[in-house]
Amino acid sequence: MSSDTGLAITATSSPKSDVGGSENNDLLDGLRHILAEQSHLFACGGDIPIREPKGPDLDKTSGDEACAKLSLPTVQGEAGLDRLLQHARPATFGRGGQDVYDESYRKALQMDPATFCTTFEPYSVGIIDAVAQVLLPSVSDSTTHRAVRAELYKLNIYSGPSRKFKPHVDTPRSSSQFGSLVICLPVKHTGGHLKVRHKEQEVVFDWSADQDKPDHDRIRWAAFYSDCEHEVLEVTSGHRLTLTYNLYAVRGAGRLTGVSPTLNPVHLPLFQALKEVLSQDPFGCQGGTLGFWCSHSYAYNHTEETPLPATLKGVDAVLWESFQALNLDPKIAPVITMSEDIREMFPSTMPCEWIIGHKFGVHVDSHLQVESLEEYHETYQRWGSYNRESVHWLTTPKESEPQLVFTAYGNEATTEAMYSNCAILVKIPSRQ
Ligand SMILES: O=C(O)CCC(=O)C(=O)O
Ligand SMILES: [Fe+2]
Repeated sequence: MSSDTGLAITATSSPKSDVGGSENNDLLDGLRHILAEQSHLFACGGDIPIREPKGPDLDKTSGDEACAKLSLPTVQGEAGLDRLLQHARPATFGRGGQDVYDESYRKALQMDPATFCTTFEPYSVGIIDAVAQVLLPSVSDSTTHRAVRAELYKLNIYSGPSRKFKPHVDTPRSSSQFGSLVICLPVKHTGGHLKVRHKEQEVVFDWSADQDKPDHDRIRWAAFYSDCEHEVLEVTSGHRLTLTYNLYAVRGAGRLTGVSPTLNPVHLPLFQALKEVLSQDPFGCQGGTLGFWCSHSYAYNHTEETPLPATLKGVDAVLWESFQALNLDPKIAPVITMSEDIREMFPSTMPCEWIIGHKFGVHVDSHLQVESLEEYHETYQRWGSYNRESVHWLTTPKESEPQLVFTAYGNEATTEAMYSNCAILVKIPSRQ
């Protein structure tokens, strides 16, 4: 099966003419099996038209000669390509933990990214988004907020009449690498089909140009899981130029608070404001706890997700980053507010308004039978701790979530729930 446009996912059930009746369950069962196994989800690809006035450039940047530029698709004939070929080196591949050169296995030239640069990059044309959508592996606690990082690995040149790369799998460069991306540059060639296989399925990316397909002014691409066997068939004429990228699964937007590799909180306007206020010692040498009720809603009691603080967003994220940059130690926790009438009844056992949870997650106390208000005390203590110091709240609570579920006995038993709000708390040390 061959596919060089759109997203290519093969199906192998042999076609039958009548697929409408319920008796054709073999066909549907085949499809059900495919979907259950997900054995057909291993590759995708597509193409991008080259917009005017031209395609990407390749510049040779190293060596003692002046920089040489090759504009694609080639308008200057073969001269630019020949110059590129002169500076490429024979391509090796990994075998038994070593880089080896073996023309019977891989016959190609290659260049390292340090020796050339290109105006092509796969993000702005949407390739990385498409790959993330189709191939990014999901794990149970983070089906969202993951992103793909593509790292340019090599420029490969397979020239006719016999360059090729026999079946192999790509060596993962790290545990987060999940895939490989191949970009076929718009240089005319025949042959050189890329075949990718997985669990007896095969998809073929045919990027050759011939009389039936004269339009070759497109950039073609394929991405696949790195552990899929793949090969490049012999190029029979012309030059097949590909850029290869390693694809990594990384933390994406929405899961970066506290761990962003590039954000510098010092440049956040709120950081400056906090620093200014704290430098003026708002608690008069005493120290104290600052509290901030989160302004966005988070599914913080969801058992599968353990997202906070990484998924804090907006002002919540900015505050977290700023406290950390000020070398303070912010905590995030569910907080239950105890009503005044309960506190008034039991001032010694339940002294304060705020109970701060030890961890996220709904606490179901089916054994506890709360027959008197005092027994709340035990429930609270099991779940969190009283905040005996006063908290200087900077905001008012917004979204609350069920937190403690228990059985209460009055005239008849009822199931009740207490609600918590999510808060960021930070202790400001005393200056004494
Ligand atoms: O150029 C291609 O199509 C793929 C090359 C390849 O498989 C590799 O460099 O590992
Ligand atoms: Fe490969």
